[in-house]
Amino acid sequence: MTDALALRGLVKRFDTKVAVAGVDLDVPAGSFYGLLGPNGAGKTTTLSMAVGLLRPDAGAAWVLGHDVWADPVRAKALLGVLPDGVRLFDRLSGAELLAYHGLLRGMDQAVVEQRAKELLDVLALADAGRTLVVDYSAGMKKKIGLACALLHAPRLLVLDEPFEAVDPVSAALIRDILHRYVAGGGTVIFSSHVMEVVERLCTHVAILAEGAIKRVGTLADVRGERSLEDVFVEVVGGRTATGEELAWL
Ligand SMILES: Nc1ncnc2c1ncn2[C@@H]1O[C@H](COP(=O)(O)OP(=O)(O)OP(=O)(O)O)[C@@H](O)[C@H]1O
Repeated sequence: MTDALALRGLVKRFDTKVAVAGVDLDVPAGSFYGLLGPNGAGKTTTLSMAVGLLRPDAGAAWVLGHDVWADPVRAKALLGVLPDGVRLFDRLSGAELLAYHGLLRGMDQAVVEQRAKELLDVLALADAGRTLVVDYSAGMKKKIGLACALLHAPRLLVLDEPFEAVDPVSAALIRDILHRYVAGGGTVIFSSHVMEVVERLCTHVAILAEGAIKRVGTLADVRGERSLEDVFVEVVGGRTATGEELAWL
């Protein structure tokens, strides 16, 4: 079966800094995939290249068999993306932003209106009414970004830190939505540095550090008999503080 996402030899340099140093990854269709890594590991850079937002220096990415850079229209029709930092047209209300996304996707207006209403209700954003997205809280911005990613019912969701800045109630809502999406045949890959979320949700996990994949496989394979946190700390390198520092504090 064609993988939902396949990455081969992705490389990205920023001046002399190698942010991503040759990443290969296969995300099976129907999987819930966690991309773990410490700050600066290259998660955002990898996902941005995977979805056609950042051109790689080398390598390629396929969404359900469609080359993201050679056939972007086909690939992007199958893809929903929550990018890093969620750069939105934020002088719009949530409903207007969704309507705009629907138009960009060439969707039927009545379908967009009906889905937008459901998404705003389910994500507890309906109460925000006419509030402009620029005035949303950080967590609300994440949720409206997720709604935009879901609107066209993509086959693959690529989410950069979907749980960051989100309160526990909203996080539970998002988990439920993503669970239902995967149960219905969708595939999710998301980045995170929160082990608990990944352990709870994911069927598969990849640990990225210094721009390279250090561990990859099913959650059970990567974790073995240990906690994911233990594996992560071992792979990424443990704490370096001796306890002598900050004595003045
Ligand atoms: N536009 C850019 N210009 C220069 N350096 C960059 C740029 N984007 C990323 N980098 C560098 O590339 C490396 C990887 O960054 P990236 O944002 O992909 O990491 P990350 O794993 O998503 O980190 P975090 O968890 O902190 O969001 C970092 O060292 C970062 O400073």
